[in-house]
Amino acid sequence: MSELDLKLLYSQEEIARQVKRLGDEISNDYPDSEILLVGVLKGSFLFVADLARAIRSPLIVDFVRIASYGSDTQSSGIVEIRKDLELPIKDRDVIIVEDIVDSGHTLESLYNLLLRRGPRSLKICTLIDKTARREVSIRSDYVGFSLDDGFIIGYGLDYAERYRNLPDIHLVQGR
Ligand SMILES: O=P(O)(O)OC[C@H]1O[C@H](OP(=O)(O)OP(=O)(O)O)[C@H](O)[C@@H]1O
Ligand code: HPA
Ligand SMILES: [Mg+2]
Repeated sequence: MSELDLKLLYSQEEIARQVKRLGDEISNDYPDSEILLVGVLKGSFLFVADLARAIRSPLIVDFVRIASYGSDTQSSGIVEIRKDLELPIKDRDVIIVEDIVDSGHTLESLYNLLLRRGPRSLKICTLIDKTARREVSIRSDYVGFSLDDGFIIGYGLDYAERYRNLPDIHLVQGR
């Protein structure tokens, strides 16, 4: 399947359970208002697809793409917008949807940028909160899994653009 040495970390069944729990929490927190889910490309594409179907509140979806510069497995702290949202977010209830928070630079930059556009509320939902290499303090409102450290792939997460299609999430050994 791949030349990397992999160890199964979260199975597709465990992922589905956490996505359902997150969908229930979000549905309870927004019983009536229309949510704007903002998926952060590319890594969140599968998570957004599953999370959107687990939320019972009315919602619309948009995507943003952030480029960060650094080595292939580590964020540099320099981020810029590659593809902006197409929908206005002023006075909307916005939830940023990320696959993983690592150093925190991507989310911190995006959070501050979206906040300046005047949403009614702005929250963060991340599938994986990876804590050991955090460089800025950014708190997610909804978290699927907490992980200390380790480079992971699958379910949207890539290593040099590959392996996003693996249904389970795996730890890459020896990294
Ligand atoms: O907390 P940070 O250290 O900023 O890292 C987290 C970000 O890095 C990854 O994106 P990446 O830049 O690899 O783009 P991708 O989603 O297209 O893989 C991941 O999907 C997060 O967006
Ligand atoms: O562990 C990871 N895997 C894939 N992409 C990432 N971006 C930050 N951390 C990771
Ligand atoms: Mg990536």
